[in-house]
Amino acid sequence: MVKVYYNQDINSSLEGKKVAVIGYGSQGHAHAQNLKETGHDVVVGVRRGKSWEQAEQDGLEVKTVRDAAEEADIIMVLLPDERQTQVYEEEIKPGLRAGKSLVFAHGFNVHFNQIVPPADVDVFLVAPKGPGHLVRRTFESGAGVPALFAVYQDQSGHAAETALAYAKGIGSARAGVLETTFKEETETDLFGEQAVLCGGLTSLVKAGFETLVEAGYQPELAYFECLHELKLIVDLMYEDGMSGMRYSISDTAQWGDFVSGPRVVDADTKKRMKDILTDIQDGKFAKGWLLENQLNRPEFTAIANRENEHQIEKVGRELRSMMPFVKAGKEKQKEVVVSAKN
Ligand SMILES: NC(=O)C1=CN([C@@H]2O[C@H](COP(=O)(O)OP(=O)(O)OC[C@H]3O[C@@H](n4cnc5c(N)ncnc54)[C@H](OP(=O)(O)O)[C@@H]3O)[C@@H](O)[C@H]2O)C=CC1
Ligand SMILES: CC[C@](O)(C(C)=O)C(=O)O
Ligand SMILES: [Mg+2]
Ligand SMILES: [Mg+2]
Repeated sequence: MVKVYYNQDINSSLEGKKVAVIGYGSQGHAHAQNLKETGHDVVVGVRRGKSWEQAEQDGLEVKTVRDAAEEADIIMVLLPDERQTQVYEEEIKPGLRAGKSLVFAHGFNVHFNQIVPPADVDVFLVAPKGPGHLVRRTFESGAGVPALFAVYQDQSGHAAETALAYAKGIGSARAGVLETTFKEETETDLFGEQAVLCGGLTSLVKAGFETLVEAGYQPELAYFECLHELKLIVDLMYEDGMSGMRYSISDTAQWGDFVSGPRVVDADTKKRMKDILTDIQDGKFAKGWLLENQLNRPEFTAIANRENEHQIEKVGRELRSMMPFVKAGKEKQKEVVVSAKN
């Protein structure tokens, strides 16, 4: 079995090093706060505005991207992928002197040659396998989100140790950290989010919801059946795998799972998944996404607006407003602080 690193396997540290977390969004706020709470010297690099104010409110040292990159030894780039190249060229590169580490949470820009780092720095990635808000929330509850690390350039001879220490610092080594390459991380992450975790899932949920509503069933019921309950089912899979989930459901449901699941996701679906993977591997997806951004995102914006107005979203907003515990859960988890070693 592949080596999975846990806290007790990682002896390297970031002691004496300053970490600049560039960006304070989903991943940025989690990395910066987790690292600070595990005793690291952190500066957040952002532009003036909402993120700047939030990071200051959270008690972090905040500077411009250029100043943060200038003074840090380790520069973690947590800006949206499509914005990274410009900010890197204009504000990070000037401070990226020999011996520093340039770090990413996704290999997109390095793998697709949008950012070409100088030869005299370490370049690696630490990519949590989960949304940033959960990287923070699980950390606060004493747990963690697994992560991948990969070394692209090892100028110092210690890039892997630094990457592992960073992963430990954000709490990921509580859950498991494994080594990969920039190519493998980039391609599998894009595939996972498109085919399964985000694209596959939202399309599956919408198709189920629409099938019921078009057949005359109540939209509220269809929402509970196809979206709300999904979390409860996935929680069981998260805790105990597919068999653990199947243990908890009725045998009727399990038989339906066995005979009808493959009718929904069949060999044709898998064939289309392979096509999606090919578009990722040969760069077609990346090219399209970068072009969409150069054009100021016309299609992205149109689809996002349409999706937001889908009946499942409208019904969901209403139903969730009557379930304050669904949102409160986010806050509540913070109270369940179990002691865990960092
Ligand atoms: N989202 C996730 O959970 C995951 C993301 N990743 C990777 O992590 C990286 C960060 O993604 P994510 O956290 O989603 O990013 P976000 O979209 O959440 O990042 C937003 C942050 O970037 C700042 N920002 C945007 N443009 C600029 C700019 N021109 N100059 C300065 N700051 C800017 C924003 O500041 P402002 O408020 O001023 O706009 C904000 O602080 C990506 O590489 C992504 O692929 C990896 C794993 C999971
Ligand atoms: C699943 C989407 C993701 O890859 C993630 C949260 O891991 C992302 O890019 O946001
Ligand atoms: Mg991901
Ligand atoms: Mg991703």
